[in-house]
Amino acid sequence: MTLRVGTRGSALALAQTRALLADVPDVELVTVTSHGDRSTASLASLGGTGVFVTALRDALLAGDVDAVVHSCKDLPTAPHEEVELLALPARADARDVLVGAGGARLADLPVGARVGTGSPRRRAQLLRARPDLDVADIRGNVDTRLRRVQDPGTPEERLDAVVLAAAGLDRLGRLGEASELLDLVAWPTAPAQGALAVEVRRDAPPAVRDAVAALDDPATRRAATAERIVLRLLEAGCAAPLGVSVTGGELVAEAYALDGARAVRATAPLGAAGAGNAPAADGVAVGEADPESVARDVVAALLRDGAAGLLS
Ligand SMILES: NCc1[nH]cc(CCC(=O)O)c1CC(=O)O
Repeated sequence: MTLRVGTRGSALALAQTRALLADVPDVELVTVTSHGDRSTASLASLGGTGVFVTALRDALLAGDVDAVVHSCKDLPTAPHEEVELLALPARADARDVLVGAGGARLADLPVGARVGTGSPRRRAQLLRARPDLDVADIRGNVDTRLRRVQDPGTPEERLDAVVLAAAGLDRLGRLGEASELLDLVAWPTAPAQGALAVEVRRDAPPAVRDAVAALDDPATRRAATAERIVLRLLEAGCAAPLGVSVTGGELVAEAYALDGARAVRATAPLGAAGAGNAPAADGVAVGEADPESVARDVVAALLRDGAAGLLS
């Protein structure tokens, strides 16, 4: 059997899907065009979650492909009636990075420096660290965003820095151009950032299920699941000013005012023994907290401290 795997056609999507499937013997890559790839509108104006996801799922449900690969952070948290998230492969670096002109780090940027990001979370985090910054709403592929710092066409296009996902830069072989890796404890990122998600039809045949299930990484599944449940319980979308990351065995979540003036933060241990242990019969090792109950604890603490007012 040849496994037909659908992927978006961007350089990043192709690079990460090729890397994922490098060791899978009989596989064919199928490029699927999505509305999100073609649009130059701001991501925030494209209608929330799922803009990159629908075209891939359509190809899956039409039977054009056997499986599809998404960036997990682009995937809506609500389950799909006909589609199953069967594999969360080993995660890449979940951090954000700053790419500053001349290698500048965040603290080195001149007062009032212009920094580009299309993400409300990154905007809020930038302004929280540096209220003086001029944050520009930008969009486009990694190449386009880096060019605005490194080789802008006109002075108006010039940015002093951009913030990007480390995983994306790394998959394109450009992580060396980052001037600062932003620590997840102080700068939690989008739920499931750096992870891929492989979906199949719920009625997929056993041969397809077996091939795709082999790509799953249990540790990534635990962490990404906890992060995504926080997002789901807060009923927030991918555009919410919310950072959620597992780092050092802890689930860290922080909700921000859009202007960075306020933030609410909560943490809970995920990897260590503690409250919320699940029985070993669930396939969760004794001493490891259940991702869902840890996510619930974190969300309860966030809401108690007023996070809902920041995310609405
Ligand atoms: N928002 C778009 C997006 N979706 C996935 C990635 C790449 C990295 C990843 O897998 O998290 C990016 C680019 C970015 O945020 O810089």
